[in-house]
Order: sequence, then C-alpha cells, then structure tokens
Amino acid sequence: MSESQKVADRSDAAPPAVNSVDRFFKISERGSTFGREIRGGFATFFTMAYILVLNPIILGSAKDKFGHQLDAVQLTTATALVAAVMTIIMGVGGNLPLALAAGLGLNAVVAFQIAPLMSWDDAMGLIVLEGLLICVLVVTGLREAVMHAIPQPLKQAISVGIGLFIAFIGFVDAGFVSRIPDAANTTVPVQLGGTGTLTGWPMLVFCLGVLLTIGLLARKVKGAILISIVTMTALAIVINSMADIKSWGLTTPSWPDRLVDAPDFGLIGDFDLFGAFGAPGVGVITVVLLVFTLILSDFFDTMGTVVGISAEAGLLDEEGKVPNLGRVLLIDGAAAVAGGAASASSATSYIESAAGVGEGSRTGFSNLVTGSLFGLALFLTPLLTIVPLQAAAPALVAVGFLMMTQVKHIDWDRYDIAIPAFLTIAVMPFTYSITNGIGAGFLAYVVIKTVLGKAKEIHWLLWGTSALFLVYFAIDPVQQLLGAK
Ligand SMILES: Nc1nc2[nH]cnc2c(=O)[nH]1
Repeated sequence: MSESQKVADRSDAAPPAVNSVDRFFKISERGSTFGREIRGGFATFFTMAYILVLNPIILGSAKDKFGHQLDAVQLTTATALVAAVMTIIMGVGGNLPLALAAGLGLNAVVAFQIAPLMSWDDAMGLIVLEGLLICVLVVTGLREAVMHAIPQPLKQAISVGIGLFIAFIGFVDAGFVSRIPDAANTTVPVQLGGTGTLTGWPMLVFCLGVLLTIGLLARKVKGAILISIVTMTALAIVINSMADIKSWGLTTPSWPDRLVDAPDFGLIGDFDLFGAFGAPGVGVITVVLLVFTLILSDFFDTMGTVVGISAEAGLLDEEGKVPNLGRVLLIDGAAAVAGGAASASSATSYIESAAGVGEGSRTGFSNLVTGSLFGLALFLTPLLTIVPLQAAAPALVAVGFLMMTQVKHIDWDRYDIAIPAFLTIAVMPFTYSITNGIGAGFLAYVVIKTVLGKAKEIHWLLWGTSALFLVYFAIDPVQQLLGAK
C-alpha cells in the first residue's frame, strides 16, 4: 500500500475532532494527537536551535566591502525573531509541520560571496529582492507548476537524498565525520572522528545518543528523539562539570550564570532593496547572476524540503501533491523577504523539521510550539548554549533513516527513472546541497528520456528548469563569457 493510500484510509477512519483547534489544524483527521504535536514541536526546536548560535557566527565573522561587521547579539535577536514569526505563520497558514529559519547554505553565500562586494544593507537588500521574486513565481503559479511537473519517483528520490544528507549533517555536526586538512596531502576528503579514530567525551555522548535513539525507535517508544536529546544533554552537562572539555564545538553544555538576556532589535529593517545595483565596482550582470543563483537555490531547496517532509509525514495526496502547497510556498518566499529585511539572511523551510515528524508531528500545530520556543529564545539567549551538537545530532541520523525508507517506492529496474533517482540521492549528500541533487537528477532525467527516444514524455517545465540548471552548474564559464568575472 502506498503512503498516500495509507493517509486516505486513515482520514476516512479518523476520529472526530475534540475541539475547534483540533478541527482547524486537522490534528485528529491526520491521525495525530495534541501530545504528539507538542513533542514534535519540541524535537524540531531542539534540532534547529543551533542556528541561533551558528547564524550569528557565520554572518558576524564576515566583513562587508567597507570593513563593517554585524553585531552578534543583534544577529541572534534577528535570527530568533524571523524563525519564531515565520514558523508560526507557516503553522497557521500552511498547516504543515515545517519550521523555518535562516538557511545555512545561503547565509554563507551572503557572508563570504555577496557582502565582500558591497555593504551589508545592499547584500540584505539582494536577499529581500530574491524573496520578492520567489513570491512573484508563486503568485503566477509557476513555482507550484514546476513541482507538479516532477515525476513521482524523482520526488521520492528527493526525500531519500535529503535523508542521507541530513544524516551526513548529523555525523559532521557531531564530529563523527570530519574533513581531512589539505595539509595532509591526501585525496581522501573525510575521515572518522577528528583524527581517524573516535575519541573524547563529546564523541561518546554522540555515539551513546545514536544507540539510545535507534534503540528507542526500534521499540517504537513515543518521544524517542526528544528523550534522547534531553538525556544526552543531561549526561553532557554532568560530564562537562567533571572534566573541563574544550571540544564540544559550537555550544558547551554548562549551566549559564544567568538565564535571561534582553534582545536587541537594532538590525531590523537595515536593508537597501536596490542598493546592490548601485554598488561601486559591481556590474549589473554580476548582481543579476547572484540573484539568479539565490533564487534557484532557494526555490529547489524548499521544493525538496516541502516534498520530503510532507511525504515523510504521509501528507501527500493520491497524486503526490502537498496540501496547501500554494500558501506553503508563498510563506516560504515571504520568509526569504523577512530574513533579508531583518539582516538574518534568507530564511527557508528547514529539513530538520523531519525530527518533529519523526516524533509524530503531522500538522502546523507543532509550529506553534517550535515558533514559541524560538520566541522564548529571544529572551533566554544564555540557555541556548546548553544543548551540545553531540546531543542533537543523533536525531538527524535517526531521521535520515526514516526518510531513507521511501527508497522502496522507486522501481530500480526502470533505468530511465532509476538512474536520475540515484543521481539525485547521491549528489545531495556528496555535494552538501539539496539543490545540486535535484539539478543532477533533472538533467539526467532529460538526457536519458531523450536518448531513449521518449523526449515527448518530458514536461516542458522540466525542459525549462533543466536548462536553468545547466546554467547553474556552468555559472563560472557563463560569468566569464558575459565578462562578469
Ligand atoms: N532545507 C534546508 N534546511 C536547512 N537546515 C539548515 N539550513 C538549511 C537550508 O539551507 N535548507
């Protein structure tokens, strides 16, 4: 039985709503409960909370063309505010268990590629522009049409690829996998642990966390992911109090001196919508190509995430469509605008939402919990540093497994679909990008169908997007051709 059939059967036999909130969010109808939604909301927050520390580090470490740096406290406030507001709006407007925050891929592009060319205000204006253009694509129906043009097995491959990608992120975040420095002069890019072996207390916390999570998952214990995060954080605090450990990474599991700190809204509204076009020394072609890359990345990252999370939650309908898709995509586009307008960089739908889905979330009610916790985080910034990455990362590995299970729906004997599916799945984790995986799959699909003489089966929108992906992958020579480099 397919996932969508399962959903259809479940809603036929769904118990009646217990109150108007249940009815609004379709909690019972989707086979969920308030308890599950709340647990899922917490799990998603804890797996995403690292962004409140990491986003200010990434954006705060870069200088714009004029040598200006953004303030870390103001960046933390901006990041939390955008995540809180947009996650709640997605819950109420889109009714999907999909939380949003500043995207990790794009914030590095903003910090290290765009800001050095112009002022911070101009760079954030470019993000606002990107979000506005995405909204135009949604309103004209183009964004939704592209999603519907994708063959179902490729959508399933996107979920599986995200599963592997999210597990890889978990392994890297925890230090279980690390890059081998160039100085080592080897062609092998990554290694086990920090030195080729697993050592240290933080690593032990991660490994125990993975074992605890998979044990609880296998026994189908309710709250498995959340129990593991909380237990491992408690263990990490105990370990850290006994030994002065330096290698936790981003956050250290120790009780802070004070819990409450005031937010600083100083960066909100600091953007110049068309400033980039007038930035000295930056050609219009460069700006247009930057906006193009931002749009393509954001567009397909979100597409993959929305499809992947909805499929994992069993929310796709019989035709593989996402419920409330138009509104979901519009809110995601608005999040990019909000992220740029607040100087938090482009906000987007987060794959870590899969942790909440793994915990049972099926509706936007979970977002009220996740979003409120981000809201609370505005005032509890010292508390943010308690959960070490090693305690949160096992959730990502476990969720990777859950998303991987969709691989069974792909017909591996049909090479015209299996090879593009394989490339989608492989390229996503190996290049650390959802967008790259989708692009590789699209291009392979178009090429294989064409050489098989089945070009007529390809939707015209897939031709169009594949052509854009060709430009995207060849952006460097294209820039040189246009004289922008
Ligand atoms: N989909 C998605 N999830 C994320 N989680 C952290 N950063 C990102 C991102 O850029 N995109």
